[in-house]
Amino acid sequence: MSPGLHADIAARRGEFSLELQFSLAPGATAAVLGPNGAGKSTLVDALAGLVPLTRGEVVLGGRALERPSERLRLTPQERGLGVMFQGYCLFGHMSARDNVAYGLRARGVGRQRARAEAQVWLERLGVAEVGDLRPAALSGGQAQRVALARAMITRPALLLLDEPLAALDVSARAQARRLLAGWLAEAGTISLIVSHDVRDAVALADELLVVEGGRLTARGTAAELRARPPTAYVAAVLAEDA
Ligand SMILES: Nc1ncnc2c1ncn2[C@@H]1O[C@H](COP(=O)(O)OP(=O)(O)OP(=O)(O)O)[C@@H](O)[C@H]1O
Repeated sequence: MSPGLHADIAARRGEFSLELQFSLAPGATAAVLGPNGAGKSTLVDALAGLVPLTRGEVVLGGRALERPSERLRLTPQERGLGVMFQGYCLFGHMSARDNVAYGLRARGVGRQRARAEAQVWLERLGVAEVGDLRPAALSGGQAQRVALARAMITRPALLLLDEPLAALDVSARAQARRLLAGWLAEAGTISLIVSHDVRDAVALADELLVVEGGRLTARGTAAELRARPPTAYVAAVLAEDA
């Protein structure tokens, strides 16, 4: 088994079925691109352990996270992934610093050490001054950085980012895109970034995974897919970025 991520996923959500397979090498950054309702968030939820697999397996760094044939299913906490959900899902009753410290606290790190480490991450992401604020008092850009710090602080083997830039306005977005690309390169972890914005996907990821109707319809670099688009959606969406 390769040391990266191996995902063979079959999952259902109501009438919707997701069925796809892919592997990512250590350090790879891939973007999941697809139209509304294609199953991108369901894929993130399945990897994170929030939607059960009906068949298949998820193996990360040689460790099986889920394998229904063996009734193996680690809880979201046991998987130890870094997840940034759509809309960030920060804890409203905690300060930004305690939100970031949460992953360390959940792993048994003492309060003072976890808070000090969280402050280092807030500084690293350029929002040192917001540590005492509650999420409701943060701007969109600040909340994005706090959510990212929260996902990255445990140095997870897999980082799942669901629409990490969607809540930002146009002017903040271009800068945040550049910064995020730099942070992901520095982190060196496997990153899977969900986006329906092709510019974000191309800027942040080495490779695109295209999901349509719950199936993987294309995989490759933007240049490869543009040269030979396998579906009408791929042709149309990559034309936007040309
Ligand atoms: N809780 C749920 N119960 C039943 N069906 C659901 C549920 N959540 C999502 N779905 C359905 O699953 C399908 C995939 O949804 P999903 O949110 O994964 O798509 P997406 O690609 O992330 O879309 P978007 O770009 O709009 O966020 C959709 O048809 C949706 O209606």
